[in-house]
Amino acid sequence: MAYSSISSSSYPVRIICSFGFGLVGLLLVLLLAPTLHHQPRTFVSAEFYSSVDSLRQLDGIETLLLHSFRKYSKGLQDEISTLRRFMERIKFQHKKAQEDVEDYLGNPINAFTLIERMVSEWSDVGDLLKFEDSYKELTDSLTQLEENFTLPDEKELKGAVLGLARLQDTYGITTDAMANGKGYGLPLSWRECYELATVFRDESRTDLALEWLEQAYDKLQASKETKDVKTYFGVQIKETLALINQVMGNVEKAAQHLDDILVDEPLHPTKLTKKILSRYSLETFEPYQQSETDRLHAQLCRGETTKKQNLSCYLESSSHPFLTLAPLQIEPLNLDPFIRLYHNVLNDRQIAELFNYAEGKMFRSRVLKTPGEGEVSEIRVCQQTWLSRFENPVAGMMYRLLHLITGFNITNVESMQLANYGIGGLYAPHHDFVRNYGLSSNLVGDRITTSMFYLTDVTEGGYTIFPEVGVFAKPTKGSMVMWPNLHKSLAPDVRTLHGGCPVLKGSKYIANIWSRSGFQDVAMPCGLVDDTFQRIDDLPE
Ligand SMILES: O=C(O)CCC(=O)C(=O)O
Ligand SMILES: [Fe+2]
Repeated sequence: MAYSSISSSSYPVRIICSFGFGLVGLLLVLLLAPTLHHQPRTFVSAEFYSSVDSLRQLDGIETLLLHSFRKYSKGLQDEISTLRRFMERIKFQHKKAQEDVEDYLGNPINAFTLIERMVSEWSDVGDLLKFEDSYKELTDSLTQLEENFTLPDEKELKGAVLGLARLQDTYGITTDAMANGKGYGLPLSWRECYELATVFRDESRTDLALEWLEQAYDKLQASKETKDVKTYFGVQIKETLALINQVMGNVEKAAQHLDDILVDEPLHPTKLTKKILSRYSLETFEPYQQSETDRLHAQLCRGETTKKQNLSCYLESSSHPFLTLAPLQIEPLNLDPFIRLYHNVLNDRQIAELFNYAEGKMFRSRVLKTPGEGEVSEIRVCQQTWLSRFENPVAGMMYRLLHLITGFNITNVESMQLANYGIGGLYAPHHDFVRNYGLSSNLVGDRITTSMFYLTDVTEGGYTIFPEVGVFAKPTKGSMVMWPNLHKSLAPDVRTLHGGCPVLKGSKYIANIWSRSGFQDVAMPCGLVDDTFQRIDDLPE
């Protein structure tokens, strides 16, 4: 077989790229308007995988692609029918001619039709079938689409794949379950498994790369692909399997994969690869191993508490007269530091209003790298926007609620941060205090408390975990989790380490409000108390 005849870039997944995307302006407006209109929330974003809402936008784009290709394929089918009819007609004439060629051609009508076909019909067959027209219409559409939208690229694909790896690692989802739709979405195609494996190989996750390659190979063999495609990609998969096994020190397995190739393709250059591999011992690669810390985080993310607590829920109405009518429903999670959940503090209408506000304003979250300077990082994969309490009545109400609960002076409180997590989106364990990193606002002091409102129920995953104290909070729409980040002396409290676990199913929305420590004397009747037993140089950087 000619190996050069199928390049991976000419095969289905890549086909779309080679066309160049686009959509005729009018078609775009006509099609996109209804598609997007039905979306409850559409966030304009140059990145898709970090938020569920921007993925919805991508889904709209895929609907357009489907429409264009359906039209193209309908056009092709019509043209193929025309071609078939044309061939049938000629076949019939030929059959007649075969019976007695002399007699057939002796008939001037038959002679004319033959000449006519030669001069006109056959030479016009391209025009007649208009293959080019449908193809041109399709490529025009795709070019328009590309001009009007930012589409995902390889970097995005990598982000989404690494998100899946986080889900596998955190929730112990086997490659078999994920690849074959056992509980997690639809079964994946051989090509998708192969794409996943390629990213894992490039990211040194050889353990996952091997498992996904095995899946890709089995699915490819069981697929309806042509024999050529099966052989070509089968060889590629086997070669990759061999190389990875070799670097992992599994020399015999590597040789076995190469032998498998030679069964189907005895002349394949793999013979040479085998010789080379047997002669050189490659430097072996340390396989990936989950660290003890990651194991503890994953355990909490799965809802396995590491600390036995005997805490009960209670109602609180004494801190403000308003609460007599609507007492706070408090669920303590940990006493020192005091981490607690306030249930039912926001209703659906208020939450819908926050979503309305956020529409079109979300951007990829960053983490602080140097004082005042943020960077995009895989430790925080989500999108966010800011909302001031003066901009929106619901935000104003949330700040008043905060004042009511904590007694804090809300003039020294940051703007609210709305955040949304997408596929495997997470915020790895971190502290909210910022110390010498400083914050780019004119508020005073460090982040004394975090008040985090859950704006959605997350179907699976997305817990907020506190690994130092061994507890977690499950996101529940309308509730708020609150904790102090500082000791009573205002020194950072390292025990408040916390993180947002990867979302396994559903969408996770939160709203954060950080109160700052300056001007909070009224809320701290005992003043500053030295309850810190840690040395300042023990604090994390
Ligand atoms: O998403 C979560 O549960 C935690 C988010 C968080 O810690 C933050 O935004 O600072
Ligand atoms: Fe945080």
